[in-house]
Amino acid sequence: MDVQDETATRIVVGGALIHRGRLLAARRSAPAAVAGRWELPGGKAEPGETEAQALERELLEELGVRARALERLPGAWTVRPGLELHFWAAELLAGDPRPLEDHDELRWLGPAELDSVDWIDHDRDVLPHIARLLES
Ligand SMILES: Nc1nc2c([nH]c(=O)n2[C@H]2C[C@H](O)[C@@H](COP(=O)(O)OP(=O)(O)OP(=O)(O)O)O2)c(=O)[nH]1
Repeated sequence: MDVQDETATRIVVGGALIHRGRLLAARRSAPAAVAGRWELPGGKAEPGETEAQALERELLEELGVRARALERLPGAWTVRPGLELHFWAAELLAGDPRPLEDHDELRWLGPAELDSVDWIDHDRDVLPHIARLLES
């Protein structure tokens, strides 16, 4: 690996998985800094993966579902230096999400319930875009 690779910013992709007009929210079980707070499931893109591929892989690993990444949502957030968070809308293709890794509870939220869980701060910023997707 060359120096440029070692210093490159990694991307974390969070998926706004929407099904039948509701958004899937996931409560993190670790690490301690975010445990108990709610997020959009996903994870870090591996070298060579597109963001869409990374999200689809993470949703299969974490939730046991097949999903398709649809479009990137506006914005980018620095989780920590060298780690940047992007959000994508995604649709459920097959399976019933289960909290297999990293989460201890899942909840489908309707448009009027988006504010009902304790989101990680970055995730709260993207809720207005998700609200528009749920309305359309
Ligand atoms: N997956 C995800 N991570 C988020 C969100 N919001 C947010 O601040 N984060 C932070 C929490 C973590 O510090 C980091 C993502 O790490 P992760 O643990 O999900 O990534 P990963 O599954 O690939 O983890 P790893 O095992 O490779 O460490 O981004 C979000 O909506 N989804």
